Amino acid sequence: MNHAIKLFIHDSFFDAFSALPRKIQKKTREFMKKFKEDPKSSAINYEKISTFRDQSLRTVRIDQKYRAIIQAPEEGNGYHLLWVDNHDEAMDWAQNKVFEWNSSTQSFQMYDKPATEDRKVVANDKVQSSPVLFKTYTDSELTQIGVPSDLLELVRSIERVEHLESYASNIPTDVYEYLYYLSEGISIEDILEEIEAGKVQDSEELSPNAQKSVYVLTEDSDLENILSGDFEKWKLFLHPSQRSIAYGEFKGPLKVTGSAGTGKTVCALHRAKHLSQKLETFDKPILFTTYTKSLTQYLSSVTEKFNIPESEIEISNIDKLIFDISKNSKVIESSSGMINSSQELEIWKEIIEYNPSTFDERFLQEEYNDVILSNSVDTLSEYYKTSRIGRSVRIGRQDKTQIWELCEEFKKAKEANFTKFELCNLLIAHYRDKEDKPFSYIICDEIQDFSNLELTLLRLLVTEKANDLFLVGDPFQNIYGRRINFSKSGIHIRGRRSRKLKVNYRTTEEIKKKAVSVLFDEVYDDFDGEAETNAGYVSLMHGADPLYQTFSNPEEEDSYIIGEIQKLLINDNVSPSDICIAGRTNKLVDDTKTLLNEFQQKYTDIKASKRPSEAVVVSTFHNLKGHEFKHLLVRGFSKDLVPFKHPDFDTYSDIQKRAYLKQEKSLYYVVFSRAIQTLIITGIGEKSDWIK
Ligand SMILES: Nc1ncnc2c1ncn2[C@@H]1O[C@H](COP(=O)(O)OP(=O)(O)OP(=O)(O)O)[C@@H](O)[C@H]1O
Repeated sequence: MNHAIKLFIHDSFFDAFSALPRKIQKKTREFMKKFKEDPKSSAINYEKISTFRDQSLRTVRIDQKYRAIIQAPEEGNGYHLLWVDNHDEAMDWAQNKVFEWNSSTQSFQMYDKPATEDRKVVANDKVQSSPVLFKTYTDSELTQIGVPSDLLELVRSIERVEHLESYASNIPTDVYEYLYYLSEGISIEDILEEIEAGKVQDSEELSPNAQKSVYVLTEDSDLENILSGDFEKWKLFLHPSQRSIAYGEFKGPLKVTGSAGTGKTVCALHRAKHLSQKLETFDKPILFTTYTKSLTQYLSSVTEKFNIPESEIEISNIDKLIFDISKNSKVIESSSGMINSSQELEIWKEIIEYNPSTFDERFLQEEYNDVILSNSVDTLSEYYKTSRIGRSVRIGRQDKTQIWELCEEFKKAKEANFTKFELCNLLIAHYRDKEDKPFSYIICDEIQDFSNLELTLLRLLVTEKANDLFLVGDPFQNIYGRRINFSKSGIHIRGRRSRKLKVNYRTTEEIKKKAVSVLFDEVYDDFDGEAETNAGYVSLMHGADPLYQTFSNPEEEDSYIIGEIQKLLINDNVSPSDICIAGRTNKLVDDTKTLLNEFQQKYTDIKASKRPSEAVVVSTFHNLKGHEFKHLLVRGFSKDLVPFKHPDFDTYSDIQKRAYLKQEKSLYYVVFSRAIQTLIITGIGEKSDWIK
């Protein structure tokens, strides 16, 4: 291969490639092999098309019907593989495309150049109803954020965000992103700082800003693997903000927050790969821990394919981790067990049957966990002095004495078994002064679901050093009402060690807006006592508006749901496993299963270990967390069911009610943000005010 030549594959090419029929994919792979060996070979017939707006673009033949679009230089050495499609579609795609290098942002830009008439319409429109969105910025500032000179007039004419959105394909994606940030009130200085951080000094190197959409094909690139069936774009392309987080060096713990779908887990996986490359032969493994089991299952399935050796990483959800290390470190006997939350509740129930109390089992469980164990209280006199901030029911000294006695009963009743929080306390005591820690680095996803006690423990499981803790989460997805605080857990995040991801890679902007709209008036904590903001949270993909429809009776809703599923399956040729139907309660999920049975549509529960491709997935809202589906149907969204009220809701104090409703909002936000392309919301009766 000629070393002077550089071959670039763009993310647009991968999108086009994955939509091709298998037979054509095979032919494209064969073409790519030839291309990789020698792009100048006479066997590759570059055709210049006189009607293309960008005269640097060429078509090349994949077979009689299919063409790839390549930018092949007349001079110079960079070949860019941009698109592949049926002849006519490929020609249409390339017709108005502009593909160029932007030296202000050091990135490749691709956009459909708008027709002059379109721009005139907007410009005239502007005269009638100014002010415009970006009027305070000078041409020089707009140029610095990458606006190509021939788009300055268009950008200046944009009045509203909706206007900007309608030009999504006419503006390079990086510029669109920066303009969106400006429209959300993010300062131009902050944006320029971000752009600078993604640039490089050495012109031979590809900047992180460019790597967002470009992969450089080298002699070592494993084309077969890259273009194989299970190829996922996140393995090659990272947003510069993701790259700097995943591959950066940090003096201590790093906190990464980001709203739904911003690639937090993707960053954590790249981080794991990066850290695994730092490990020396006898180093302890990296721990990758999460709250839910389903996420660990996903991580285990991808880490090896992502070249992270199994021996270098331990992937475990926090419950399993706590139990395993309790046994391994001999903090408990190997015969002891760990009881889960529902088992705890059962024991509390039995205790108050024999020891009548003014407190119910749920209150006692929470008091024991959230006050006594979370503050590592060992004696009644300590308990008298312990602050109960955040607990909604006020209690006196006598109550505390009674609760303490009931806790003693609880400890006896659970015999040789332990609750998770009890084990946390034992492990914290064990590892506090121990120099020998079980892990080299810790990566933790879904941090919003962890308790302070679990965080305190994680801090003690790794030596304090550079890159020790990588903590990732979304404060808005706090569906269990946790009030975590890093500082109180001994985790100190300083200055630039708190990062935020803003670009949603999962859903369309339309779905993202619906998801965010549910959170409306709430304030969320950033894990360290400050308010978290989702300003600038943007999706660069666009699609159909989510549908919200209610019906006068269950039969009508059922037939609508079945109709929509059939449309997806038959008209749109969607694979059943890309469809999920979700409900807030188990009852609604069971009703859905009955409905699907009636229509002889195969289904599988989201918790099943395998999801056959011919089965539609059904799920409760809570179990949807961490998953994503191309098409999501959500049931039960009527005024009387949303917000969903727990059976004890009316007995809650005002504080408890507020906290509960905030959790419900987070839950609906999590649910809606699982949809990739289609979101259909249904209900029976009047529509809920919560869905705007
Ligand atoms: N750089 C990227 N390029 C392409 N796809 C990406 C990129 N980053 C993330 N994605 C895709 O976006 C989707 C969301 O990513 P991920 O699950 O990591 O987000 P998250 O922030 O952890 O989401 P959530 O908190 O909502 O569960 C996934 O399908 C992932 O493959």
